[in-house]
Amino acid sequence: MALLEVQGVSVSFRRARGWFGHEENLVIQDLDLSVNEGEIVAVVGASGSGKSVLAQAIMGILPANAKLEGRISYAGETLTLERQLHLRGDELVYIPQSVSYLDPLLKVGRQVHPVSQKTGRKHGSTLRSTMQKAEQELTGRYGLPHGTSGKYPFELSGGMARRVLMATATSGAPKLIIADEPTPGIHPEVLSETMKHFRQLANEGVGILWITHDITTALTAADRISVFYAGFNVETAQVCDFTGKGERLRHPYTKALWSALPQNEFQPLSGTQPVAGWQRVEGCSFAPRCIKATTDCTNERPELRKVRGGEVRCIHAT
Ligand SMILES: Nc1ncnc2c1ncn2[C@@H]1O[C@H](COP(=O)(O)OP(=O)(O)OP(=O)(O)O)[C@@H](O)[C@H]1O
Ligand code: NI
Repeated sequence: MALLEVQGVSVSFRRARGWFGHEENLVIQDLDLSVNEGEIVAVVGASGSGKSVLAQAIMGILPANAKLEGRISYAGETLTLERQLHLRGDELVYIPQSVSYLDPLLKVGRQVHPVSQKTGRKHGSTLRSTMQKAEQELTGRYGLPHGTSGKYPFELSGGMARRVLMATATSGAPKLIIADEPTPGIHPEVLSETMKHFRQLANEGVGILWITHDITTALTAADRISVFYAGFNVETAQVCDFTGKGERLRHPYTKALWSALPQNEFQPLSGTQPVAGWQRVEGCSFAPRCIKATTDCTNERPELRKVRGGEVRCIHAT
């Protein structure tokens, strides 16, 4: 049984159109994904492919105009809104994409050890010892200057605020971490330290879903990679599949991402990803840019299939 299981999940946003009408914008479609205990699963994909919406769906923090279909389960039980609320901040933690999630009116040291949802108390005892622990964590593991715990968020740079968010998420005893772009703007040395820390947490049994633009870094720390394209996950591959000319990869988009990396052929992919949900795509959403596309690709939507120990949404994949 996987720690986190996302099955057939779709998310749409409703927005007003004209005087009385409204329209539904489907931004994630029929998504299947799992994270096991002790596993780091990276989610990669272009901007707007639905990565953050998935994170919000798992955390139970989608905006009110969003509609969620399908099933998300944690430790074998469906994640209802009530359960999400109960687990959030304890076993289930979130590193948001935006640093604006930090409370602007609270010194960062008080945010590093979050208040437990269950007991209403800080992990640990007095405020003073909490601040001391936070200071140690921030200056030690996250390489921030002394005195950071006593600062307010507006006194920090973007990269520093990100490190504080990371410390906030990993300071308790999380079992599942949903990290949405936790690393941009972070100094390379701190980055490699952060990755080591994630790996260490995973080795202790924590499951991590790690959303990122940076495939190269993801490949150094993740176990599996799930690739998003226009609201679909087109492939989930093992990290070891990313090798050579990408012959072990299953989907043409994943192969294109791999070839576009500077250390490979640096071969850019022409065209742009369709904006999720606006045009209703009948067949495969990648077909207009795909070198392998045939008429079958534009007629029917490919199902997610198991191929060579991974999963792929392409009728031509073998
Ligand atoms: N609150 C919202 N209301 C309406 N549409 C939204 C909302 N939040 C996200 N979307 C739409 O959902 C789609 C997916 O957005 P999402 O933020 O998940 O992308 P992403 O993959 O995280 O991109 P990035 O890499 O830039 O963070 C986009 O088309 C976006 O405009
Ligand atoms: Ni995002």
